[in-house]
Amino acid sequence: MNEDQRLLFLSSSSHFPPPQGVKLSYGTSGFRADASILQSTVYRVGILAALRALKTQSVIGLMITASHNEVSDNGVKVADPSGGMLSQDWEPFADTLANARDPQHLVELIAEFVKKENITLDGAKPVEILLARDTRPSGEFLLEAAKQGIGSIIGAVALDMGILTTPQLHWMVRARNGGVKASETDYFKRLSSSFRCLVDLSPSGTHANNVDDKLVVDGANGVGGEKLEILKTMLNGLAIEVRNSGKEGGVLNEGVGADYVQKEKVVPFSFGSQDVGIRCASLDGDADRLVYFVVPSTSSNKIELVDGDKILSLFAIFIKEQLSILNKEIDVKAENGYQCRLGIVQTAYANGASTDYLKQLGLEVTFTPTGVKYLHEKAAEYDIGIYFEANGHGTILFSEQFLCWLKARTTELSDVAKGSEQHKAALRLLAVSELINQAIGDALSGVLLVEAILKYMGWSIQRWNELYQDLPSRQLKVKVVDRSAVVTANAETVAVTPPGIQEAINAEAAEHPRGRCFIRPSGTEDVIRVYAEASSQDAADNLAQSVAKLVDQFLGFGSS
Ligand SMILES: CC(=O)N[C@H]1[C@@H](OP(=O)(O)O)O[C@H](CO)[C@@H](O)[C@@H]1O
Ligand SMILES: [Mg+2]
Repeated sequence: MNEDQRLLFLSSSSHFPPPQGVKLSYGTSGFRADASILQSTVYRVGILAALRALKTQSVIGLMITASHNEVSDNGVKVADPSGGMLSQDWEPFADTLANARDPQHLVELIAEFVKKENITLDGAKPVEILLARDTRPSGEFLLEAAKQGIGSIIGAVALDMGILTTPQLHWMVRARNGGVKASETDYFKRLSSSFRCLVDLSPSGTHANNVDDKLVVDGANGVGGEKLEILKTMLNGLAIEVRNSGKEGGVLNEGVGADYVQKEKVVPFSFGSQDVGIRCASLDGDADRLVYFVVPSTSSNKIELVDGDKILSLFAIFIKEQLSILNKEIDVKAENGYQCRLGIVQTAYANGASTDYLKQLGLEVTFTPTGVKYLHEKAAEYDIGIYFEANGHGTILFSEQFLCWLKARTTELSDVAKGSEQHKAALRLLAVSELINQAIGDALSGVLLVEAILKYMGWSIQRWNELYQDLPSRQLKVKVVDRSAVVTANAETVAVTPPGIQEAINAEAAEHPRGRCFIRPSGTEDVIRVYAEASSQDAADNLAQSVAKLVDQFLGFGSS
């Protein structure tokens, strides 16, 4: 590191002293905390993003958001060149950097790291970092801190993309690195044109007309509602009404949004008896999660939730059907055939009924620990990998090799069998690969794909919801002295430590019909999460309560 660079670091970082007595860690969603203590962290993540851009010689993203958390929180995360999450082997450095106690120490850490990673800090090859934030008021000053961090590295250029959803920023990073046009307008154009293409390829028979064109969306009073207002003007044949767009004075994520709807299973604010039977959807605060729901009756505020597992199932059925039309009468091993590996990835939170259903369809289902980075990585092993968390975060990944074959096959079919069912199936799969955000789960592209598939199937939301019946479940969280005392294995289904706890959980689960229960330390909050499932709601509630008690006995404040 040359002297100019060293001096620049020292002077710039002296404006961003770290908060006292707080240890931050780069969890499943980057750093998250009360916004008032995050300035120094965001400044340092600016440095991290710039170093990552120099290392990879690619465009990198930096997003300021705390998703579904309360409005006073904020957070920061980095998008890698592929548009995915920051490579896991850089996370320990992110932690060290965030917790460096003073400017001197910070410079030493950086000097050591750039040496180890062979990063040249001479500014010879300039790199770009795309910045964005959600609608949180604290985003403005935190974005400034990120710019200062980036500006402290010679040759790193910050490009402020303004207020965006998290998936929009990830999409832009991926597009820029793939040499594709990547403005917000390009994003909207891509989504609306591939949606139109899918709708045009729907069967025109009468059943398609049975589907109600109206969809009501809860925007969580965040950025997603705002963006959907723009997107909806570009769509034909779908009438979207956005509520809780943030313009009506409601508070971000307060009594609204996908996280609230999925966990509480009640209507979000501004929804109620006027919506009985209508197709409704809910986005989270940064629009990377999506769930659907129906208000079944005027007499209560309870909803019927159509969660991430059901969105996954809908996508899986559709893709499977298109693949089988495409491969009809051809030998997949023949020259123009392709043995497409379709894989489904879930976590332990997936409702057991969804896993049974998917397996019955003959699909390959695998499990990973919670956190998009794990699901995404696993799904990328397939030609078409579909992943979803029950909470509504998920997407579909297509391998380059498969897409290459699909494009060639589509051209071939348009020459010899234009307009045939096979040709249409190929075009539909191509349109899905364009519509779905392959960088990360995206509520806006997700909503359009759900809508296009429902139209294709001629299904109402009720028909879709009947694919299988969810097993009743309950989630609880327990505060403990040290959550790292719980270590899990087998995609978090087994607690290896503290010794004896898993046996006790098994004994409880065995006492409940269809009982299944697991515990794990949260990656985003200082708690142990308990998930229980059983054949009745009472049994699921009971099981969760008993296991929460066990957690408290083994690890709670009374146990030490
Ligand atoms: C049970 C649950 O919903 N967990 C969420 C939550 O993680 P925890 O590690 O459980 O705190 O936030 C993550 C980031 O948004 C998300 O990926 C995950 O699914
Ligand atoms: Mg989110």
